[in-house]
Formats: sequence, structure tokens, C-alpha cells
Amino acid sequence: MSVYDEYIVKNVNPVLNQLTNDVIKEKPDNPIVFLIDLLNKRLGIQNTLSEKEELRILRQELARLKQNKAGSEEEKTESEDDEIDDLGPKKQAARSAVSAEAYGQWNKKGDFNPPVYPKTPEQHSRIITKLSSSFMFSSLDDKDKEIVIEAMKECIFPTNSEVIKQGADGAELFIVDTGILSCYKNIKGENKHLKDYHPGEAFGELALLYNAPRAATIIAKTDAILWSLDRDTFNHIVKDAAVKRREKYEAFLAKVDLLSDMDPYERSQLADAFVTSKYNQGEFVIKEGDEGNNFYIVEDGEAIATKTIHAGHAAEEVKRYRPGDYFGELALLKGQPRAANVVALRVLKLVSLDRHSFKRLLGPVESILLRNAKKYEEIIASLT
Ligand SMILES: Nc1ncnc2c1ncn2[C@@H]1O[C@@H]2COP(=O)(O)O[C@H]2[C@H]1O
Ligand SMILES: Nc1ncnc2c1ncn2[C@@H]1O[C@@H]2COP(=O)(O)O[C@H]2[C@H]1O
Repeated sequence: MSVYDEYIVKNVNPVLNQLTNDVIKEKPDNPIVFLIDLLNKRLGIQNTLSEKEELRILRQELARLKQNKAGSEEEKTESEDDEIDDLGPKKQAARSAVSAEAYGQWNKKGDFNPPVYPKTPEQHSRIITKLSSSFMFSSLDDKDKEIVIEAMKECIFPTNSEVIKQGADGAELFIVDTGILSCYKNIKGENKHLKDYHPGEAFGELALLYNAPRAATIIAKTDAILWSLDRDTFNHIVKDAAVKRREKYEAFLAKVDLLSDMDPYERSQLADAFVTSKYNQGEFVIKEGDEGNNFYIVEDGEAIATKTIHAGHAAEEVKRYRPGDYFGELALLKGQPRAANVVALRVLKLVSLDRHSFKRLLGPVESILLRNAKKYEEIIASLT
């Protein structure tokens, strides 16, 4: 651990942990004003300070921290003025050497106390099954999954009751245990039905991911049992990974022709389900005649499709793939063996969806896939 890491762990984290806990406890409308007040009170200050006084107090605090710290030789010889400079841009380069683990510890799982709602073994195993089929949770490790399961609260909604209201603040997300729910969005005064949610599916994540008002209304179409997960647990355990994945794929997905007419929300959900893979030059991704279970989109690199057109002769090139192109849809759409080989021409990075995710998430573009597949026949006709 560098001297900066040590400084943060020993002197910064405890202060920020305490402040974060105070803010969470009070939930003030304006956390900044609340924190300024709180710090003023801690320092015994009633009135607003002049810049000069602030600087004096800051120096006193730094001197106190310095005394507490078993500092390095370098730090022992530094003057207090230097230490104040240390907080400015002059030493940015040195400060950037602080490890990511040291920063942000006050905001991580360490000091977080998730709620615990006791469950029967049967409820526990039902939730595990639901989490495994929900893209956002399936990649959590076992420990985090356990925290999430314990924090989930059972909620019962009778037919026609409103679970989420568009425009309201969001405090939790939901996973469907039993029942069906309908999602509506008010667009220019008209209530548009967007989709239905079935057991295993999650909704209400957007308000938590992006601190936004609820983007749609969700109503129980039948009696429903849901598991709710509170904002704090979601933020601590699930949010970082989910936001990172969505941000990572956002620009890429927008460039995939096949998906360009898809609802942006549905498209963003693909990111949760993608699995990435890498192939070296000459490696087969798909072999003609094999059983097929995955659909692929090229993220980077180049590949070709080859197909046996003249029996007894080598397979011939029928298509080339570049970033944003897709393949492997035929076997999933038609339930047939793979109709061609697909081979990497150079290092190839792919994202893939399994059969279940393909059906669930690419249903809206199935007609485009089928229409495009007709073009294969034209290519083969031109080669025979
Ligand atoms: N097209 C859509 N746009 C926005 N939200 C949607 C859409 N389809 C489904 N939803 C879900 O509706 C939920 C309403 O609450 P949230 O905004 O928290 O999260 C939203 C999503 O989970
Ligand atoms: N002429 C073609 N005939 C059939 N499949 C093709 C052709 N050209 C490219 N392909 C792709 O190659 C893939 C091989 O696996 P699939 O049959 O699942 O889906 C196929 C298509 O995506």
C-alpha cells in the first residue's frame, strides 16, 4: 500500500464513512448544505467563516491528522503549507497513484447494513431460481446473491393494483414471483401498453440506476406476489456492475443495424444478457451441421461464413462479417442444425445471447431476421 493509500485508509475513510452514515440517516434534501452545517457544528463554528479562518482551521486539522499519523520521512519534513498545497492541483500526478481500492471504501459494502427479512427455505430457493433467470442478478457472486436474497421483502398486489406510478420517486425494484403485470407508458397523453412481466422478470430498476422518476406505470394484471429490493441494497450490491455494462454497450448497440428500430429501453437490456467471447485467427465459431444454441454479434474483428455448396468440394465463402454484423440466428429461429461455418479471419471479439435470451430479447426484431435470411438463398443461387 502506498503512503497515499495509507493516508486515505487511516485518515480519510473514517471521516467519510461517518459523514456518509450521517447523510443516509438524515436523508436531507440538500446533502451539501447539510454536510457544511454538520462540519461547522463539529468544529464548533456557528457563523459562516471567512476564507482566512477556514484556512486556519484546515491547517489545524491537518496538523492534528499529521500528529496521529505514523508518517514517512518525506511527510515529516514537509511544512503545513506544503500539506495544504498537497490538496491542490500541483500534486495531481502523485495523488493519481492512490489505488482505487483505497478511494471509495466509504461508499462500498464494508459499512453497509442491508435489511434482513427472514425467509422459509422454500421461499429462499424460489428467489434463487428467479434471480438466476434475471439478467441483472445472474452474474452476482454467491455472497452478494445471499445479501440480496435476505434483503428482499415479499409484497402482495391484488389484480388491478398499481405497483409503480410513472413520474413518482422510486425506492425499490421488483422481481416477479407469481402473477402477470402490465407496463404502460403515458406518451403525449396516451397510455401505451409496452409489455407484460412474468415470473422471474425484474422491473423498476431504471429509477434506481439513474436516480430518475419512474419511467412507466406497472399494474398487476392478475394477483401477484413480488419480491422488492430496496434502493440502498441495490446501490451497494448490484448498481455498479449494471451501470457499467449498460454504459459499455450503449454506443456499440446503437450502431448495430439490426437493432436500430428497437425501443431504446429494450435495446439497453441486451447489455445485461450479453456474454463476450474471443476467437483467434482461423478458429471456428460455428461448424456447419452442429446443433446451435447461441446468437452472435461482432464487437470487433472480422469473420467469414463458408458453406458446402457443391457436395464433395470445400466449403465456399458466402458472407463476411465486420463489427455490428450478426450471425447464428438461423438455427435458433428454425430449430435446424447450423447452416454454415463461421470462422475468425483475425482476432474476433463477439457478444452472444443464449437461446432463451435471444427469444426473450430479440422477439421484436424476429421479422427483420427472417426477412434478411431470405437473402442467403439469393447468394447461394448465385453460386450454383
Ligand atoms: N420502454 C420502457 N421505458 C421505460 N421503462 C420501461 C420500459 N419498459 C419497461 N420499463 C420498466 O418500467 C419501469 C418503471 O419504473 P422504473 O423507471 O424504475 O423502471 C422501469 C422499467 O423497469
Ligand atoms: N448463405 C448462408 N446460408 C445459411 N447461413 C448463412 C449464410 N450466410 C451466412 N450465414 C450465417 O451462418 C450461420 C450459421 O449458423 P446458423 O445456421 O445458426 O445461422 C447462419 C447464418 O447466420
